[in-house]
Amino acid sequence: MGEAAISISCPCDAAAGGVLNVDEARQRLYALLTPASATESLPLAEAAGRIVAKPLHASCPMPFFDNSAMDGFAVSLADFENGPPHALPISGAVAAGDHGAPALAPGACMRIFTGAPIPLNADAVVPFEQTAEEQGCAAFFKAPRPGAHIRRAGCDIARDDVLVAPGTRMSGRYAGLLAANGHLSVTVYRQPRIGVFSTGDELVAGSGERRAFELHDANRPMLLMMLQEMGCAPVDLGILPDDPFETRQFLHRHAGDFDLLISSGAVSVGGRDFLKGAFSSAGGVIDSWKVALKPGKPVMFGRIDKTAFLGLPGNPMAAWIGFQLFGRMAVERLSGRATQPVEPVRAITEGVIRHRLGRREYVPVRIVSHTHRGQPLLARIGHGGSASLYPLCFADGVAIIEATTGDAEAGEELDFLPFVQGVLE
Ligand SMILES: Nc1nc2c(c(=O)[nH]1)N[C@H]1C(S)=C(S)[C@@H](COP(=O)(O)OP(=O)(O)OC[C@H]3O[C@@H](n4cnc5c(N)ncnc54)[C@H](O)[C@@H]3O)O[C@H]1N2
Ligand code: MOO
Repeated sequence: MGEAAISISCPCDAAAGGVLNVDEARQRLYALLTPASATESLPLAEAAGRIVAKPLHASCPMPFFDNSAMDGFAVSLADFENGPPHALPISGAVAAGDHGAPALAPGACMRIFTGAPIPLNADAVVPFEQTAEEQGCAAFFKAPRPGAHIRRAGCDIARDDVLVAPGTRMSGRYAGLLAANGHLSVTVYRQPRIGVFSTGDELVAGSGERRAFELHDANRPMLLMMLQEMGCAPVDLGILPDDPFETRQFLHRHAGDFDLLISSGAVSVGGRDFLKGAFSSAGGVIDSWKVALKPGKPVMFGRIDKTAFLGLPGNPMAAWIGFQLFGRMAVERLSGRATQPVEPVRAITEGVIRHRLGRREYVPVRIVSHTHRGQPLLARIGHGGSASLYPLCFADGVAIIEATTGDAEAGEELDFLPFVQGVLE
């Protein structure tokens, strides 16, 4: 096909003359995505971060058997009826892992260790600290309660209780629970196949030498890492030159290999922003490409065959925001994970944050202190540009200024999305 056959204009231009707001754009992207369905069974050790597809039930009640919660003496309450003082000869010992079925003789006690099976006829355990030992006998300071320090079989989990539900993201605590119940593997959704590429003649790959007016590719390493952080194994598809034909061929070649392709750059309106044209001529159907968002207005998404496509803007801060709002949701849907809207907290801006009506803006901010009511007091970092990741890297989070409001005045309340590192999971 000749050059003239590739249209630079986009078939959705007329329809999508309107700009979508962020929520509408998210809904449309969501509808484009086919939720995860293929599954695989994985050993627990290989399932970190994967999404459970089938529930797993307890095959046995837990604990498996009555056992001691303390190091001490197993006793029978019948031997405490005539006292105090209470003293009983020590007739033996039982430890965790002992295989015989121990039995407590009448009028005696047995040394017992944490996790050991409760001997037949014993109905309480007295911790060593509440006893004194002398000449083969244990003296007890007081009579125990019935069942004291005994973990009863089945008291935590009944047979068939759900241990992990579909949609659960596998993490250490679930691996521990499943392993404790004897499960060696778990059925999870297959990981979505995700390819990431950058576009632009001005980009040099990471190890390449940079010539005048060239840039290092920031977006690809950033997006690949964000996907890895979500438990994905994305494929690095490199950098595409600003060439519509190559782009079309590339899309032809790769569309069938992936569930989701994520690109950055070439989605704006200039003559070199050829992605929309190349995408259409490769058989792609564009759904939307303009969102009332700052940074990140040009965000293109659509489908090419069965592959969903997310074209993020080239400016790195805009690509970062675009991934947070659209990429994350797409990956969650394709991996079987419930979409988890991140809830903002209310905070106060210390100074004025200038904002023009029309686009919802995400502003890197740091927390300078807290108000007397405990709300974070925020200061903007940077000048609001979308080309630099520098402010973001020294921010404590991003503040949100809605499309329908103007400047945020000093002392005004606004939504704030804090970065949360090392969250419990
Ligand atoms: N006439 C208009 N021009 C622009 C508009 C507009 O509405 N009308 N929108 C602006 C906005 S907003 C954005 S955001 C950018 C988005 O542009 P593209 O997605 O087409 O991206 P490029 O033009 O390819 O690149 C923009 C900028 O980012 C640099 N870049 C690109 N890729 C990378 C990368 N992987 N790593 C680091 N830096 C990258 C590129 O060199 C450019 O400087 O368009 C505005 N223009
Ligand atoms: O979406 Mo662009 O960021 O605002 O530069």
